[in-house]
Amino acid sequence: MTQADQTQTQRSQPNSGKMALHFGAGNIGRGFIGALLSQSGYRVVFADINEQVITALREQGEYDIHILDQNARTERISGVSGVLSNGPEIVPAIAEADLITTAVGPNVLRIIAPTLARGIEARAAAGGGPLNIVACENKVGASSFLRDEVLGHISEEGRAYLEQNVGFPNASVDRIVPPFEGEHLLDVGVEEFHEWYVEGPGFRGEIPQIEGMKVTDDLMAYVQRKLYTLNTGHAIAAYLGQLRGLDTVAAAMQDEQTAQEVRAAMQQSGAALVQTHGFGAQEHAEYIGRIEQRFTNPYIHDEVTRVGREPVRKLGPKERLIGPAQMAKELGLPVDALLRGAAAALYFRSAEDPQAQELQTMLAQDGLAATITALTELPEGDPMHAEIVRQYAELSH
Ligand SMILES: NC(=O)C1=CN([C@@H]2O[C@H](COP(=O)(O)OP(=O)(O)OC[C@H]3O[C@@H](n4cnc5c(N)ncnc54)[C@H](O)[C@@H]3O)[C@@H](O)[C@H]2O)C=CC1
Ligand SMILES: O=P(O)(O)OC[C@H]1O[C@](O)(CO)[C@@H](O)[C@@H]1O
Repeated sequence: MTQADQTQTQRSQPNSGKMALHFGAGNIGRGFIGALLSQSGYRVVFADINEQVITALREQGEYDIHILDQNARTERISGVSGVLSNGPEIVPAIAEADLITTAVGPNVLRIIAPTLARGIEARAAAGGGPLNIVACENKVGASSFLRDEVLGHISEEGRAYLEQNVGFPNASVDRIVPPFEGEHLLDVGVEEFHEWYVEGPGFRGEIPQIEGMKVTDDLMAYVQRKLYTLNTGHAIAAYLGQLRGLDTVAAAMQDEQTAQEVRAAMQQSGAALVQTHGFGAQEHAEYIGRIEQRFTNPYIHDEVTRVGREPVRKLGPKERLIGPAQMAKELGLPVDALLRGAAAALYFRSAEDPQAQELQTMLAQDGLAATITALTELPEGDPMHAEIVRQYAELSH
């Protein structure tokens, strides 16, 4: 047995014989969560609406992850298969699964909730054991949100079973995985860095042992640290970059003015995060520094249209632009660099993104002030609202 075989065998011990069902065989599904589950010994079944991807998963049973970093290499993920999330196999798969995870996008959680309700009812009828469902999305409290949605579609028996047996621990996921043009359809390209935190008290039954999954009692601190730093800086790089005619995040960060503005925003959210959650100031400065390096990774081609996608969602009150600004404002800290990001977001254009069209339609029909209020929930007259208006005008030159 080679050393690599031994490592694989050791890795496989904790979960061999178990099945993990992962909704969303996209970038994060194949490139991060599904991969860690497989490397930790689970048989991974992906559930997706994309028939081509599901057929390929069933036929090939494996795919390659290309690590796009200085230490470039390829990892093979094996023992995987797929089911259509709207097909007849999905309910039995939910009933049988030892663990369920999702990476479908925050707006799709609502769509998969009725299916999960049917599966949980089937599991209840079969007398199945405890189950955990972890939503791995860029959304604070995504698993709790999914739980509420499932409860809206479930029978009384199913509800009683769910309350007793089904955990929905919240999570924070961090790995940059843009679309990748590989030799094969299932190939995926990822950065080396990855971080996955899951809320310990949210689990039912035994907490699964998954390599690369960290369990914490204070998830909010890690969710906000990630969303209000990485995603804040990333979104602002995308929005300011696009305004300056730059196509990728790495190109945006090559522009000194943009890089400085992105850094200033992450420092403003950082000051608020340090005070709110007690992170060490030095540790947080290093965290920001690592993120800047990740944004400039020359091996990753990440389009500003992907990173800036769904601007209506990203301008929401608890999201990556307004969320940290509110947090900083409540602590009496400066917010202008964060609000510059919100102002830049209002200019976002993308032919493939319905929310980009929706945003421009709102601006044209309702005007700037009303659009800002509708998206951010900041009333006219709030100083932060006025600051976004001011910076929007400034960015037009
Ligand atoms: N790509 C990234 O770098 C990161 C993404 N995230 C989050 O992960 C989530 C997924 O993002 P990506 O993987 O980038 O998106 P993606 O678009 O690559 O993957 C989403 C997958 O969900 C599938 N899907 C859509 N509707 C479905 C349904 N009804 N049932 C089952 N599957 C369905 C799509 O066909 C697609 O394969 C999002 O919440 C995103 O914010 C978080 C961290 C990093
Ligand atoms: O996936 P969302 O929420 O649309 O935002 C894109 C962001 O998510 C990531 O894909 C990963 O956290 C980042 O690359 C980017 O900041």
